[in-house]
Amino acid sequence: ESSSSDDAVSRLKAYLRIDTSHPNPNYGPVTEFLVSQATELGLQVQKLEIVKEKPIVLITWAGLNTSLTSLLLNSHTDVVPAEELKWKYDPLLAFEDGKGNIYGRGAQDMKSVGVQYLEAIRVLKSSGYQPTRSVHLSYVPDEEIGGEEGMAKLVSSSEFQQLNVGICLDEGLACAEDYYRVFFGERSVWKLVIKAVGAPGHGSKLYDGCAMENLRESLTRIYEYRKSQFLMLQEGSKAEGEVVAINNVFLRAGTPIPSGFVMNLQPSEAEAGFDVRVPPLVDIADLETEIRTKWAPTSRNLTYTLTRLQPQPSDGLRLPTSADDMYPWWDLLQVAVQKVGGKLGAPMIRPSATDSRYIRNVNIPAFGFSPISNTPSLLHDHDEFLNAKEYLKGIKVYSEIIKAFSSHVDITDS
Ligand SMILES: CSCC[C@H](NC=O)C(=O)O
Ligand SMILES: [Zn+2]
Ligand SMILES: [Zn+2]
Repeated sequence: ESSSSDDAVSRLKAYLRIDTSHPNPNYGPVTEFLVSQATELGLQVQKLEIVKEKPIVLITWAGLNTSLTSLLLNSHTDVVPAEELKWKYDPLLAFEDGKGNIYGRGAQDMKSVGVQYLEAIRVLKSSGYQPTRSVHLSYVPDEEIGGEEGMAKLVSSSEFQQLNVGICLDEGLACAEDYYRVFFGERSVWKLVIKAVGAPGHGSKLYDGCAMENLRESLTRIYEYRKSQFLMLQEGSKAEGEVVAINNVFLRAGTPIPSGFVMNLQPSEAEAGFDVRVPPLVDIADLETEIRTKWAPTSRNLTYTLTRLQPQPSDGLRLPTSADDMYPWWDLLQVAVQKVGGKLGAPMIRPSATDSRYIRNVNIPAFGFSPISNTPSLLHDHDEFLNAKEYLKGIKVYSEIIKAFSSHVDITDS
C-alpha cells in the first residue's frame, strides 16, 4: 500500500487510541485531534460547548453556492465501554493483526466513519475538486447514552440552523455479506416498567393473587406477544426493524438480606422492566391498549409506567424519511457506491436507535450508512474490528458520495 494509505490508517489508529468510553469519555483530546485534522486540511472549524465538557466539533468545507442546502456528515465521538479482559487485544491499542484487521472499541461504531469523512475530503481536496453545496461534518458526544446533551442540543442551536442542512448521513451497521446496509428510519425506544402488588403471606401458604403470581400473568402475556413478533422474524416475513422487540431487562422482588433473600415471605410487590423497540408504522394507540388491557390489567393488580424516548412526530403515521424526502439523494447514493464497485442493500428500518432520530425530527432526511461490508457486525461486542482494506475502500466510497451530493444541483434548488 502507498504511504498515503498508511497515513490514513495511522490516523484511524490515533483516533481509536483516545479513550472516549462511558462513563468517563475523554472528549478533550478528541476535540484537539479533530481541530488539528481540520486545520491541516484548510477547513473551517467551530467548537461548540452548549453543555459544559460535552464538546461538539463542526467542520465546514464551504461550497461555491452557499445558498443551496448542505450535506451533513455526522458521527459520534463516544464509544461504549469494553470488557478488555475478554478481548483478544487491548481495545485501546488499535492493534493490527497479520490480516490487516484493526481491533479497537469504535472500529465500527463509529470512529472509523468519523475519520473516513475527513480522509475522503483530503482525497477530494488534493484532486482539486470543489464542492458546489457546502459539506459539514459534525462530531457529537454522548450518542451512546441517548444524545440528550449531544445531538439533541445541536439540532436546536442557531449554529445548526446556519448550516442549512438538506441531507444527512449518519451511522449504519456493518454487513457480513458483500453489500452495504442502509437505513432510512429507526425504531423508537420505549421503557416499560410493570409493577404487581398482591397480598403478602407466609412462605408456606398457597393462596390466590399474590404479587408474584400477578407479575407472572403479565410476563406470560408479554412473552406470547414477544413470540408472535419473533415468529415473523424467524419465518422471514418481516425484517428486524419491522417487528416490535420487547425484552425483559430486570426483575425486582423479595426482601434482601446479606446472605440473599428472606425465603419464607411472599412479597407484596414485584416489578419487571422491559426495553421495547417500536417500528415507525406500528399503531401506537393499539400497542398502548395492548399494554393497558393485556400486559398490565388493573384487574390483576398491575400498574405500569411507560417512557417513550424522543417520540418522533412520524411515530405510527408515516416513515421517517419517505420516498419523496429521499429524492434525489437515494439515487445519488446508489450510483456513488456502484462507482467504486460496491452494492447497496434495500433501505431498511434500523433496529436500534441513533442520533439520526434528532435530525429526522427536524424534518431533515437522514440515511444510516457505514461503508462496512464483508465484516461481521461487532458493535458493542468483544473484538470489534475493521479491516484496513475495507476502511480504505470506505474512504473511496465517501469520496464518491461527497462528490455526487455536493455537486448535485437540480430544478428544486432554483
Ligand atoms: C436511550 S437511546 C439509546 C440509544 C442506543 N443507541 C446505540 O446503541 C440504543 O439503545 O439503541
Ligand atoms: Zn453508534
Ligand atoms: Zn453504539
